[in-house]
Parts: sequence; structure tokens; C-alpha cells
Amino acid sequence: MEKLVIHGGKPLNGRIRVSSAKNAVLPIIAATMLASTPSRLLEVPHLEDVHTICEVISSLGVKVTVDDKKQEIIFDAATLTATEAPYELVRRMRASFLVMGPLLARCGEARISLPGGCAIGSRPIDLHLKAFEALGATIEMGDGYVHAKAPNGLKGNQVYLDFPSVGATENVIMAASMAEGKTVIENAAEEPEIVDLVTYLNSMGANIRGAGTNIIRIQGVPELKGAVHTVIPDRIEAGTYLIAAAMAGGDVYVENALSEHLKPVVAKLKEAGVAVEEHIDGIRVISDGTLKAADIKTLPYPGFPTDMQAQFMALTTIAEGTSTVMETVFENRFMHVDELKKMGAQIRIEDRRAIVDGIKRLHGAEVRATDLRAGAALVCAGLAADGETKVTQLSHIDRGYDDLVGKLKRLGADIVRVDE
Ligand SMILES: CC(=O)N[C@H]1[C@@H](OP(=O)(O)OP(=O)(O)OC[C@H]2O[C@@H](n3ccc(=O)[nH]c3=O)[C@H](O)[C@@H]2O)O[C@H](CO)[C@@H](O)[C@@H]1O
Ligand SMILES: C=C(OP(=O)(O)O)C(=O)O
Repeated sequence: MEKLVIHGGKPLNGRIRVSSAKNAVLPIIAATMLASTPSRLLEVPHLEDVHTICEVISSLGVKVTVDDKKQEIIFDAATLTATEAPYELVRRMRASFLVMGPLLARCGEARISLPGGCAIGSRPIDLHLKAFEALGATIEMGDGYVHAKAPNGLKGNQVYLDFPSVGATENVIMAASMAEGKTVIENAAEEPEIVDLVTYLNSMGANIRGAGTNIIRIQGVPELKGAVHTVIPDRIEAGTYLIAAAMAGGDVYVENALSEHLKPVVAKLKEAGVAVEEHIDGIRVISDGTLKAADIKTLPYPGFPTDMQAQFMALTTIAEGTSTVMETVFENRFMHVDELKKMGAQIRIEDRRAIVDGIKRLHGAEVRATDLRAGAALVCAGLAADGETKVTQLSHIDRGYDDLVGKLKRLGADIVRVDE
């Protein structure tokens, strides 16, 4: 079994560069299916989730040509032939469901396995389906699959999302980009990854306005052409390294981190007593490892990101005083609590709130990465803890962190990946 073995207590120093955002590259790869000519994506991160979405669209007939050295991928969807995404692929990653919008737009049909729940909550897809129906698709469910059909094409409409779901907003944008007429999405998600998807779609010839606000207007066009695109930096990866440095202590420059995408994380780090400098091409953290309690509440963007909740909770475990961590986006995203407790953390859960009594130091332990960000939180905790920490279930971490071990080693961390 593969493990990360960390000998904690060493300060982190130096520079690392953030990779392109997982949560932007996944919908953008799905969107390449909309084009009748090839698209080229630059600086694509090496992530398991990227492999998975490439497998999904390859299985639908898209020609995917990877140039690993240049970190480029070319997608040619002229050969899109199939409309069914099977369970074996969709179960590996929920974001596979993002192929539904493009398939409906291009082929008028999609049969996709239900993505189901996962460690962080039940994660239904009702908002996606309601929106597709508003665009004229008929939806049938059976045998664990969603079968959506729009044989005469999709028609633009007003779509109100009951919650600003990131995935539903992306799926509707992609579907509506080639629908007949105008679509207006109200209560849309405002995440930077949505803005990046729309930047890419507009460069393909789409007509979409308002991305980054809660009202997005889409005038459908009959055809989209491939484009060249570089995906935005990963704000969650950046935030994870900021927290690692804040906890372990040291002086770290996170190059390519965009501070305008990380406002709540930077504000909370400052509240916790960490010195943070926001520069044009990155963010610098200087910390002696002394931290103060700070409360967070996760919210859709521009609120505090749920994908940073576990890492920030790790930080509060060694912050002086009592912190409250409230999770409002997912109903069950506290799987890391039991693992952090194995390292000595004092945490109790009251409904959607975790109350953390800070202690002076964590101690090393063998812990499980129960999901992607839980894994990241445990790595941060291990870097700051006394003694040896072993993190297992690395497949979760591999989904979303490009060269985690290499980057941390460059900062002086004592971390290795072993197969025991
Ligand atoms: C690949 C990707 O970009 N993943 C991100 C995306 O996930 P994802 O797009 O799945 O997250 P959503 O914004 O859709 O989910 C937010 C909340 O809405 C609920 N919901 C969502 C859709 C739906 O049809 N019905 C429904 O009830 C979910 O269960 C959840 O409680 O945004 C999340 C919230 O910022 C992040 O944590 C994920 O990292
Ligand atoms: C929850 C996450 O991703 P996904 O939506 O792909 O599960 C995440 O990136 O933290």
C-alpha cells in the first residue's frame, strides 16, 4: 500500500509554482466536445482526475493527444460518436457528469450513469436535470442511468438555480451555448472556474456574458470552433501551500497564486496571525508557527471555499484558543476530524459545526486520506506535527495535487512516498 511518510516540525522555505486548476480544467475538457475543430489546452496539470475525464471523452469518440513533455493536450471532437458514459468511468469522478451538457448540445442525447454520493455528502444532480428540462430536454431515469433527449435541439430559456451549484451552472452554460435562442441563468455560481470556462467558450465563438456574477446570459450559436487556452491557477492548491507554510512555519512564496481568487483564505490567515503578502505574481507567507484561533464558515464564492475547510481546520488545531468551523455547502464534510484527532487534535462536532480547541503541537500518527482535501489537511498537519505521520489512501490526493511531494521537498519538507 502506498503511503506518504512525513517527519514533521521542519520549517518550509523557498518558492513553488501553483499548477492549473483542477476544477477549471475538468469542465473545460468536457467543453472541448462542443467544437467541430480541435482545441489545444496548455499547462494541463498532471492529475488523476484529468486522466479520468480524458478517458470519459475518449470513450465517447473524442481524439485525445497528450504531449506530456509540453504539458499540452489536443482534443479533436470532430469524431464524437457515442452518447453514453458508463458507470465504470463516472463512478471514479463526479465531474464526469459534466459531459451531459456538451453531449445534449452536440448530439441531442446523452445517457450517463448516475454519479451517486461520495465521502463528502450525497451530492444529487437534481439542479442539473431541472435546468436541462427547462432547455427542452426530456429526462428518463432507470438502471442507474440518466437518459436525456432533445432530438429537435435545445431551446434557450430562463433557468433559476435553487442553489448556486458550480457543476449545474457549468453544465447549463455548455448546453445553452449551442441552444436556439437566449438563456438566462439566475442564481448562477460565481466561482473563478466558471469565468475560465466562459473565457474558453467565448474564444470558441460562444456568446456568453455575466460570468463571475449571479446572472449569466447566453445567446446560443449554431457552431463552436476549437481554441487554444491556458487554464487559471489552482486557488485551492495555492491555499493548501499557504496553510502548510503557516502551520509548519517558514517563508514560502507561492508563485502563480492569484490573490483576488483567495481573498477569504488570505483574510483568515491574517486573522490567525500569519504575515501574508499579496504580490502580482504570487503570495508570500511568513510564519513562526504561532497561530491564533479564527472562525470560518464555508459559502459559495466569494465566501470561504469548502475545498479549503479541512486544511483550515488543520491549522486551527494548533492555534491558540477555540475556533469554530462551519460547513454549509456539503452536509458531511468532516471526515478529516477523526483522523486529525488521531494526531492529538481536540475537536467536537455539533451538527454542521466543528469546535476546535487549539493545542500546542500535534503528534505524528498513521491516518487515512478519506477524500481529496481531507488528505491535503492531513499532509499540512503532518508537516507541523512532532514525529512521523503516515498518510494512506493516496488515490484521493492524486486526484487533485500535481507533484505534491516534489513541491513540498523543494520547500525543505521531509516527505517521501513509499510502497509498504
Ligand atoms: C469538479 C468541481 O468543480 N468540483 C467542485 C464543485 O463541485 P460540484 O459542482 O459538485 O458542487 P456544487 O456547487 O454543485 O454543490 C454544492 C451543493 O449543492 C448541492 N447540489 C448540487 C447540484 C445539484 O443538482 N443538487 C444539489 O443539491 C450539492 O450536494 C452540494 O451540497 O463545487 C464544489 C463547491 O464549491 C467544490 O467543493 C468542488 O470541488
Ligand atoms: C470536492 C472536490 O472535487 P470533486 O467535486 O471533483 O469531488 C474538491 O476538489 O475538493
